[in-house]
Amino acid sequence: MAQVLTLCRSVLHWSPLWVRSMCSLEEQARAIFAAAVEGVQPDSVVRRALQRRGDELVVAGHSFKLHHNLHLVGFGKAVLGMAAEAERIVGDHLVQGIVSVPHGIQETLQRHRKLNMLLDPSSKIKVMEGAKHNLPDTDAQRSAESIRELASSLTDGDLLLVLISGGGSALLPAPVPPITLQEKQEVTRCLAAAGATIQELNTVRRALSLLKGGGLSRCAYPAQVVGLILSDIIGDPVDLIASGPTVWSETSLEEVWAILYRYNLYATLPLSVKELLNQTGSQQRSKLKDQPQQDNILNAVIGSNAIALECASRKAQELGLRPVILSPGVCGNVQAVAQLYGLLSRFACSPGKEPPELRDQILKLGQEVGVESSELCRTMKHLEEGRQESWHATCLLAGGEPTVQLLGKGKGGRNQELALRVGLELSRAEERSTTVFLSGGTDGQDGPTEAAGAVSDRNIETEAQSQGLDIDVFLCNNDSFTFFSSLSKGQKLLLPGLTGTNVMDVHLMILPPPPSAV
Ligand SMILES: Nc1ncnc2c1ncn2[C@@H]1O[C@H](COP(=O)(O)OP(=O)(O)OP(=O)(O)O)[C@@H](O)[C@H]1O
Ligand SMILES: O=C(O)[C@H](O)CO
Repeated sequence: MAQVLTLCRSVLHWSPLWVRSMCSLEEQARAIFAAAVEGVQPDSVVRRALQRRGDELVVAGHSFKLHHNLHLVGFGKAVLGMAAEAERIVGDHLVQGIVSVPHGIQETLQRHRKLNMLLDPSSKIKVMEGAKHNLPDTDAQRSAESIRELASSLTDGDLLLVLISGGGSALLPAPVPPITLQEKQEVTRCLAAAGATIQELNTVRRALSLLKGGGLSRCAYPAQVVGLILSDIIGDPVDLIASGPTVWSETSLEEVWAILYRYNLYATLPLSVKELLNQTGSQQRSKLKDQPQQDNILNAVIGSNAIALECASRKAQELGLRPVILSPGVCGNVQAVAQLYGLLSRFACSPGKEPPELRDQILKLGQEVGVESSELCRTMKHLEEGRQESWHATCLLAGGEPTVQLLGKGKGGRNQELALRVGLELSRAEERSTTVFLSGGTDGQDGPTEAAGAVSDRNIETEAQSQGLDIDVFLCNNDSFTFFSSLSKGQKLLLPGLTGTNVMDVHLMILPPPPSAV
């Protein structure tokens, strides 16, 4: 496949349409997804963010003097690779480091031969694994305690590099005493089960933790803190990613109570939690008297869904497609998201003028799935221009994290379910478009399955029927992985393996021109 793509790349600059078609739209879609993931690999984002100028470290335009004063901590699913790269860049000034990473990750990375994401045997960074199944456990609590001790031992003149990525909340549990780990875990479990968003969940976590919500930088004060953040939340809110341990945030207790009441959790709250949250404002504030000055903290988002989409866009252009980025903030119900993509394909493929109600339908659905009207208007303008000019295929790019309402007992993930639903939209549309859709999780794992996502087009329904597969039955049972594994021997699955990064999901739709424009 790599060879095919290299060939495609070299001929695309001058090629007529028939040469372009040698590289199938599906192959192009897969290559563009791979480029999106490649652009946010932990080592490449750290390499882009940390510049060395002799004994100076430059981050986001700020310069820091290095004199064997550098300490490093990290927590999250992608920080092992981030730490390995950071040590390659500033290891000569590194005094010590601790990273809290998911249980079994070193073994998994070894197995996937991701050796650049592993630390050197002579590394000064201690790796602590914990949080089995993404749940805070006693191992993760021990890691959090070690990280807290390291940060608290720092003095003026020290520099603490904090590597942060998704999964960091579970890997840095430090409940405010007398709240126990089990009590805090129960509160978050109930919130998640009741359907709380990650924003709500982390707002509550911050209020119950010693290290979240800026607690870690408070411990490190007066040392300089530099947080490098790989974002896994829509909009890149630094105070919420991994619950913001380096971001000073004064969570209002009213806000926390409002969330707990919203999900009817008051009655089941442990007494210790109720007591902490009932403290008066002045008691809360006295805990914070050592809060560091903002000048001592620099936080930089070094990897995000938007960056992955930019990289995908460059790849699409290289392949001779016309890239259009819709939005990095797609959320909401996967059914509505699929309908939106179906309508956008219809819009792009209508020969001549589109039906008048189509634009309104698109704008209405956009509101439901976190896409702003301005983003949709801009996208439709591009698609419209494409329809008028004689254009090559457009690659529509978007990202985010839609949700699936789990009603069945099947095996699947939101990306595979989205791909299946979009395929169905395309199959059942009046226009006979050759649109190809791909949805994939940038971490390489979609729900509890071995796949990252899947690819689909309008042929999916007839292919399924001819192979005795009833799509509606699979969808009702949330069984998208079983469906794609059975369809054409699993050829439509996206199987990159564990990628070592995570900036949510990437959606891409390759829209060939309508027949009249070719
Ligand atoms: N059978 C299924 N069909 C569709 N979606 C499913 C199914 N089972 C689980 N999911 C969805 O998969 C998601 C969890 O998967 P995953 O572990 O990839 O989550 P994530 O949000 O990407 O986690 P992280 O951000 O920590 O990597 C949940 O949103 C859940 O609703
Ligand atoms: O760790 C967490 O809190 C989630 O991954 C969101 O950042």
